[in-house]
Amino acid sequence: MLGSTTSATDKRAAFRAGLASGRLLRMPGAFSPLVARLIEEIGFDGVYVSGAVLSADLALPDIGLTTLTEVTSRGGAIAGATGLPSLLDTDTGFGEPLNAARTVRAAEDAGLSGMHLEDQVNPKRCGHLDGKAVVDVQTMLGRIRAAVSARRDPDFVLCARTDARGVEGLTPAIDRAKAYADAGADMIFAEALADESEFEAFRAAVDVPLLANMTEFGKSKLLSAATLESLGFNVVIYPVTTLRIAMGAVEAGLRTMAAEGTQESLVPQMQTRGRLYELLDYSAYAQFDTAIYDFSLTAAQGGSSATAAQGGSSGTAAGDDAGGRDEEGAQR
Ligand SMILES: C[C@](O)(C(=O)O)[C@H](CC(=O)O)C(=O)O
Ligand SMILES: [Mg+2]
Repeated sequence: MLGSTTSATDKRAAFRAGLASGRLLRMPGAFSPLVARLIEEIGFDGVYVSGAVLSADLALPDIGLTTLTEVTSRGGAIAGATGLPSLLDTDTGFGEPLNAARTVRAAEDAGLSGMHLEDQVNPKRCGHLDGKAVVDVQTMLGRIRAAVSARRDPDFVLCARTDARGVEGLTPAIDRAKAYADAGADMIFAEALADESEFEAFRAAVDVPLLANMTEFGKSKLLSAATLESLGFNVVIYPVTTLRIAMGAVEAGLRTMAAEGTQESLVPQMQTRGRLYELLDYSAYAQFDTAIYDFSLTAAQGGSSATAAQGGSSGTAAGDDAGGRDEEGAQR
């Protein structure tokens, strides 16, 4: 309850150990803290916090409009909900090298286990779109060196992303990756590689852990976890997948409701109240301090319902008080 009990230090150590294990760490994107909890429960290795999702959630395109404060605050809320390590997308580091340095401090303070910085120019855009541009190598090395020197926890993972594959080609992208690793990047995110042969070429040339981005509707072929592991990749992110699944379901559901005048036909597809409360660990809160949090869990609706006394339904003193307030509210 009240978020994860695993410390940020322990999560970072686990992330480091995972990167050294030779296994592929699977990190789906969480569009909310609650989704991070589901990712953990289902047995994934980590949580990705996507800039594209963070922007989309604010109904904004992914063109560098979000701020350091917005990104680290949402990233921290997501990281805090899970015992898994979380990797944060910090775009270009929000400005000059000094801003990248401050970003590292903020991400550490927010409890993240690592972050990635990319070599795009500002304003950045989705790495799978045409028309993006990259800064020169020296400028990116400045961002990386600033980030490395600002880090306080040596286990906090600094990942450098290169967008050069789609701009300058595969070989310049590999050369950049090598230079970024030499400047202190712990991991390389090779953006928008086309297929197995390109992933293979990166692996052959770069000595540090590598991250693969399996985003849908993009430029990369969707490779399975088994394939990526056999190619020697260390991390795979599915950055926007949970948002796309959810938004697909929300749109279809809203259309059905609009057409049918009721949500009744959708109920079987919904997460039940009971399942939601289980994910939230509702019963632990009820037990924590019964004097303050007077919840009564009931078996209503096939065991999938719990009722809060504050709603006025338990008949306890707290419930009666809440009921009284409701009545007064109604009279006014
Ligand atoms: C990984 C990424 O940076 C993100 O913000 O999630 C995006 C994902 C996407 O837009 O599909 C990117 O690849 O640029
Ligand atoms: Mg991004």
